[in-house]
Parts: sequence; structure tokens; C-alpha cells
Amino acid sequence: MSTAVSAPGKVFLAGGYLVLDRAYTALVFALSARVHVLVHDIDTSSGVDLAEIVVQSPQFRDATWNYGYHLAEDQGGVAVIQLQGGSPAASSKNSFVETALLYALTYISSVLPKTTIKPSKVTILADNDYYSNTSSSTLPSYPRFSDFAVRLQDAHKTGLGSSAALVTAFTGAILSHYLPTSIFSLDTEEGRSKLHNLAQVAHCAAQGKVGSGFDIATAVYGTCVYRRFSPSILSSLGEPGSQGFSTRVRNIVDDTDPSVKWDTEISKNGVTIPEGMALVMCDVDCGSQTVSMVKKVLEWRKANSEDAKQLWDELQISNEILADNLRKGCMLELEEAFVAIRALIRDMSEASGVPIEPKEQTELLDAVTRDVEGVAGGVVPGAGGYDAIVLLVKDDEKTMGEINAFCKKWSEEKKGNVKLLNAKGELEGARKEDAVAYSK
Ligand SMILES: Nc1ncnc2c1ncn2[C@@H]1O[C@H](COP(=O)(O)OP(=O)(O)OP(=O)(O)O)[C@@H](O)[C@H]1O
Ligand SMILES: C[C@@](O)(CCOP(=O)(O)O)CC(=O)O
Repeated sequence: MSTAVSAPGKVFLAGGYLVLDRAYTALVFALSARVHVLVHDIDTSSGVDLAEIVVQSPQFRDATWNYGYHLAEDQGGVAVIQLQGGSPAASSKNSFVETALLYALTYISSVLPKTTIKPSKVTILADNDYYSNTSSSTLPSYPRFSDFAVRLQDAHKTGLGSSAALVTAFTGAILSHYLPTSIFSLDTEEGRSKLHNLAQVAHCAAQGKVGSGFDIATAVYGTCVYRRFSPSILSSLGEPGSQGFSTRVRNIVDDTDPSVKWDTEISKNGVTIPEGMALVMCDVDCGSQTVSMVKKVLEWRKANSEDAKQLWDELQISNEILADNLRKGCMLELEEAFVAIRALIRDMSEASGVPIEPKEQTELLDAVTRDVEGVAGGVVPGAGGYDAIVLLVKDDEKTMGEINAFCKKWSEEKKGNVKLLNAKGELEGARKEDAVAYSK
């Protein structure tokens, strides 16, 4: 039996930093660039009792991880141990995969206590836009996917949220593979909610911190207006292996604990991509230190609470106006909405001393909006910085051709590397795929 699930990457259009506080919301978009996870049963000869799951990411070198698993005592969930036999390099631990596996198997064991989890082989395939490494060769078994021929840690990420898309697709694929559809189905609202809760928990555990969770929400639900969950929801979960961990995981995933209720808000109708338009990204291939930027902005906010509140409130209003105009699809109003947001973001940059929309990005955004007729506007997405820009543009060949030509000219003049990515904004979140179609 084979199962496949894919989940999209994200682009954070508006509400960066604000979304860390539940009083504010964000406009987050799914991308056509997806991470795909395929699960295949492994045949074992009768009598052999094997408890092993082999995970591989064949686009990268040294990217095979073998895991053994067993039920921990005292309802401590499923313990997962990396075995010898995967890639030889010691550096090849994959915390996101290992943690997602532990949480998914723990959940399965909690809802189906008598089930034997059969051995399987899991294959991870990421659409090419996640990495700026250029590669001319593709995988022989999966011809749609590039062979990047480097180790994962040496790949240049484009910032589309690979770990969130991976954890979501991985969790969705493992649950779909091992659970009957009566208990878990990605096609139902209940199933999506379970996937969201489990993927948030696993992603936070693997990251070692609780962020706003917008990237997991986008990977599960696709484009939406997002209000974060209260971080306290995760605080009662305890450590894997601790007594009763398995029951606590089930309660948090199924949202059945009366004292802790999920309060994430997802509005699918709150925002869209206007007809005839596309949301595209240009990779600036520079890199920013998101974690330290967040720390510094939050420190400034704490020390200047009155000014910050005014700025945050004004930005929230501007972001809501942008969402409104995206639903209405009027070009002129959209242009104005982007200009208003960017002015406030620059105020935020200046006040906090954090390069959210740095000078170089201001120049780039101004120039592309001015020089390419089909560009309605754009922003520096998410935490901001030097990584990328996102643009709302007319979805036609002429505009895309002009943006490509602009990027080429800009890169030559500024000695940089600005490149239009193929990925475009799309509305859909995680979905089941046809596992057979991948090898075609
Ligand atoms: N294609 C893949 N195969 C296996 N593991 C992957 C893959 N993509 C991402 N991962 C896992 O996710 C980790 C990268 O997560 P990290 O939090 O550093 O990036 P991110 O913030 O999600 O990325 P981005 O810059 O795309 O937003 C990798 O170290 C690996 O554990
Ligand atoms: C700054 C922040 O609000 C957004 C970060 O977005 P990105 O990773 O730059 O796309 C942090 C968060 O929401 O966790």
C-alpha cells in the first residue's frame, strides 16, 4: 500500500511581528511549491518482526535516516530511535523528521492501542523552488524533482518554509497511511484540524520554540487570515516518554481536554488572490537573521509600548484594507494599500533599528513597481530583511517576461542575484495525492 500527501510552502504577505500577539492577524498565502511525502509498506518475510521506518530525501546526499520504534512504558507514547544503517555521516540527524515521526506514531498508538505499526519506507520530495541551487539533473525514479546533489545543510533555502511544509506533509502522510479514514481523513474539517494541532505541536518541539505557527497553519489550510493560538496550550504536554504523554497528545490533537482549548482562528474567506492576478516572489539570495530580528523588534515594542501600540493598530487596519481590496480586486486601491503598509513598515524599521524593509529593498520594490506596468505593489515578506520580495502582479506572460528582464538588469547593475521564482500564490493547503503519479 502507498500513500502520498503534499503541503504547500508559504509567503507571509502582511502582519509580520503583529501576528505573534493574538490581538492581531496576518495575511498568509500558500505557494504552488510543495513538499511531498510518500509512504510505502515494506514487505517483510513472514516470521520477521521488524519495527523500522526508513526515511529518505533522495534529492540530497547523506539523507537517509533509519528509525526503530517501540511503545514506551506508562503510556509514554512511542519512542523513536535513530538506527545505524542510514547515511553514514554523523551530521545526518534530522530533528524535524524524527520529531514528526515520534508525535505521529504516538498519536496513532493512542487512538488505536492494539495496532501494530508495520514497517514502511518514507520518501520526501521537495519542489525545486525551495532551494536556489541550480541543478540540471533530475531523480531517475521521480523525474519531476531535481537532484540537488548536495547535503541538506549545504542547500541554499529560498525561505518558503520547508520545515513547516515537511512536518505537515510528513504528519499527514503517516496518519493517512496508518489510520482508517473513520479516524483520520484529510478531506474533512475535523481531519484538517487534527493535522494542524499535531503538526503545530511537533514543529514547535523540533524547533525548540513556540513561534506564531503561521507557517504550519498555511501548510495545512492554505491561504487564509490567521490568528495564532495561545502558547499556553502547549505547556501542559510534557516531555515524550513521560507518564501519560500519549493520552495528553491525543487530547491536544483531538481537542478533547476541557481545560485547554485551541483558539487558532483561520479565515479562508478573509483573503484571496484576485482573478487575473498572481502573487509571485523574487529571491534576493542574501539571507537574514530572523530570530535576532524578532527579538529586537519585540524588545523595542516592550520598551515603547504606547508608540508600538499605535503603530501595530495602524498596521492592522492597513492590512485589513489590503485583505478587503484583494477580495474586491481593484488595482488602484491595491496599489494604495501596499504603499500604506510599506510606509508603516518603514516606520517600524526605523523605530526599532531592525532592517525590516532595508534601504536596498525599498529601492528594489520602488523600481519594480515603477518600471513594470503589471506590478500592483509588493512588500518584503514575513520578518522582512534581505531574503526576498513578494509582488502582486498581472498574471500574464508579458508581465512575467518584464519582471524577469527587470531582475536580470537589476542584478547586473547592483551586482546582486535577484530572481523571479516559479512558485505562485495558491489557495489550497495540504492534500492527498496519487502516490503512483510521482514516478511518471
Ligand atoms: N527536503 C527535505 N528533506 C528532509 N528534511 C527537510 C527537507 N526540507 C526541510 N527539511 C528539514 O527542515 C529543516 C530546515 O528547517 P529550518 O527551520 O532550518 O528552515 P525553515 O525556516 O523551515 O526554512 P525556510 O528558510 O524554507 O523558511 C532541515 O534541517 C530538515 O530537518
Ligand atoms: C516575524 C514573524 O511574525 C514572521 C516571520 O516570517 P518569515 O519566517 O520571515 O516568513 C515571526 C512569526 O510569526 O513566528
